[in-house]
Amino acid sequence: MEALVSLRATVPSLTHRPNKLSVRKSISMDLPTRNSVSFASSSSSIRAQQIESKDGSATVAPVPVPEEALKVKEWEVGMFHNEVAASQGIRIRRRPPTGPPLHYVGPFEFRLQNEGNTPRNILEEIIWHKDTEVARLRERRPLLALKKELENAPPPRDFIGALREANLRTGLPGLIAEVKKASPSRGILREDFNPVEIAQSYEQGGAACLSVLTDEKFFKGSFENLELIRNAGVKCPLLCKEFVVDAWQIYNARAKGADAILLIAAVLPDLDIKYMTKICKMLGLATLVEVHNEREIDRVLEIEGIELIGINNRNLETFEVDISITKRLIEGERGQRIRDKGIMVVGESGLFTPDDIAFVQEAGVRAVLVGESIVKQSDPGKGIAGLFGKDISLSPN
Ligand SMILES: O=P(O)(O)OC[C@@H](O)[C@@H](O)c1c[nH]c2ccccc12
Repeated sequence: MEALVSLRATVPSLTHRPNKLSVRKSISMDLPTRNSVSFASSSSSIRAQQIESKDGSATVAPVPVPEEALKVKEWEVGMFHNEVAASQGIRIRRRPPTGPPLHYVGPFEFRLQNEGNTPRNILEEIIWHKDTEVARLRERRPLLALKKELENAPPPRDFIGALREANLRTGLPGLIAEVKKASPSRGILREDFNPVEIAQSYEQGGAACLSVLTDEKFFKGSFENLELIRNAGVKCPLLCKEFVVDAWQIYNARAKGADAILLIAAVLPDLDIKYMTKICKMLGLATLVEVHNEREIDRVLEIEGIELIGINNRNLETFEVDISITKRLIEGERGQRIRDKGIMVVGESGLFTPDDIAFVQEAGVRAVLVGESIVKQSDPGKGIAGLFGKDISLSPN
């Protein structure tokens, strides 16, 4: 598996997605078998092929690979992605394993539900949709054009600094208040949804930062909302709440005025998190790396340069919410490691009452991410005082 990781490191598939059509074409030209491994190098391309000798022993012989097969190699790296991810305990597959069916064989009732292209859970469905959505958007606005747009983007603001300051000022966890219209688990949260009014109300109510959902299909959010809020003069730094599967989305978020972005460890293998965190640093964006279990947080703690970890109390595969997950993941030795590294922890989801806030604060978080309980209030800013059990605005009356 080491070899797979280093192979992936040499092929930036995050920025060079295989074009599905060219892949199909090239597959018919030269389809490597699953027991052959391709290596990319700048000067030559060699495939190690298993050859059975007469006595049955297998030897590995290098054979040159024709030009067209390079496209297949990208496709193979796509396959490796799932394998590398699986080795890190990630169950979410980046795209349907066999692609959309080209034709159907036999009557519908004989097609098996999970043979191939049915997502196993809602998170996987979101990711598969996001993958094709981003591919389409990238075609319309290639990375090069997007990089140009960055020059006109409003300057990034200090997301983590704002949380720290609020925590010091109030003695309570710094609040990231979420501008959230709907979710797959809770349906529509608020009918009369004016993103700018909600954002301004949150700011007045004492939120340190805001989280703006930008996914349209599943959360009824948009990048337009993010831009509107940024351009309305809201001073709270903004987290772009997206399902990031491609570095292109990070550039896009920055171009639209985001100050931070979410990376989900249940979706992204270590190498992607490392690579994307570097890009974020380069662009001045903070990263909130989200975890939900011990394995994910341990993976993230091994990655250099992580400053902000979010513990999602909601399992994105089943929607189950349990706020004791925050406590479980940061107690004992792990908590010590987090403190030693100076990482700030954000408690996310399912927080409704002052007792909930006190519970996660006691566990060790210095920030919280809250949507439902405050966005549903007729005055979301006042909802913050209800959530914390006291007025935390800058000018309490
Ligand atoms: O509305 P809640 O339960 O307060 O949760 C807010 C936030 O934590 C949740 O929206 C969230 C956390 N991680 C996510 C990842 C994607 C989409 C949404 C989320």
